[in-house]
Amino acid sequence: MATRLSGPPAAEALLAQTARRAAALATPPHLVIVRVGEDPASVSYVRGKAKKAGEIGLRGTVHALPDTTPQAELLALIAGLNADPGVHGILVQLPLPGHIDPAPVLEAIDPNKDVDGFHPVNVGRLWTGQPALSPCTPAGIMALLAHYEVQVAGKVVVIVGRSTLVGRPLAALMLGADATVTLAHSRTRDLAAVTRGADVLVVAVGRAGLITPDMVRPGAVVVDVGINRVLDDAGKAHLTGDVHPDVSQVAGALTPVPGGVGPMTVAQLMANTVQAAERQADRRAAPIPGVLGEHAH
Ligand SMILES: Nc1nc(=O)c2c([nH]1)NC[C@@H]1CN(c3ccc(C(=O)N[C@@H](CCC(=O)O)C(=O)O)cc3)C=[N+]21
Repeated sequence: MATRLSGPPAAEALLAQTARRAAALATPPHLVIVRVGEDPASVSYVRGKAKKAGEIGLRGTVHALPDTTPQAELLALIAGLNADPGVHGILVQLPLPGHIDPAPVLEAIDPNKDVDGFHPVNVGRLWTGQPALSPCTPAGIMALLAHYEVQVAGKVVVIVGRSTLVGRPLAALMLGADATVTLAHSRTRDLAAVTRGADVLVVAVGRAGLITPDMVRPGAVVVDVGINRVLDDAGKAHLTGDVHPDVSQVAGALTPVPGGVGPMTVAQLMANTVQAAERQADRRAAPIPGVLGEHAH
């Protein structure tokens, strides 16, 4: 049976360290979460994030807007949050309603307050190895592996799923940690042959049971990022990952769903908020005019 790489103990360790950093700042880091509409999963995630912020000594504020909010109104709210020195981190919960184009919204966020790491400036910094706010799920995966002392340097890491939220930024972080990285996806020829080459296999597709035991090298470390709501035989809804349960017979270590990557995502958001607040405090103490990282306005 595979070792269970449980999220909550690793998340607690990251949260404790983050709380200590927050306490060292003159003012509590302030995270503002913007939610548009009433998607039930988003309502629940946003509530969880704001609650966690309060628990570790951060300020968490939620702006809940109606799902009819015009894009221009959302952009105006973001402009105000960018200009407010009392706000250190801004997160616009995804997905947005269909009438709002996410790209200009994410580009409107001050990169220094972009705790999701989705702004193109942070994406570019990440891929060029400069200090950046990195997306929470990929950064949380790196923290989870570090917590359980899983080395990635020199290893073959196969990531299934090329999303801008998980697969691509995780590839950048893994490269930065000296892994040999393969990004596989729905068009990959003979996916099983590719995944069987992995020392560390990360799956972020959103399809329950996609990864079966025959696709995993015995002893491999498997990270399951999928969160799928499925009905069991009794008709009861529950969460399951992208990795078939039988993979635990083959893998050396495996992250559960729920209770694996999810809690790390939330903990990493808190760490990113503190990182943003620290950098903003430093810059106010010693501003470097004209350097990217100064306020753009
Ligand atoms: N701007 C933005 N940034 C995000 O980081 C973002 C987002 N939008 N939209 C949605 C996805 C999804 N996401 C999760 C966070 C925590 C859990 C989590 O804590 N999951 C628990 C279970 C949660 C449950 O029971 O539903 C677990 O896996 O154990 C899951 C998913 C962040 N996302």
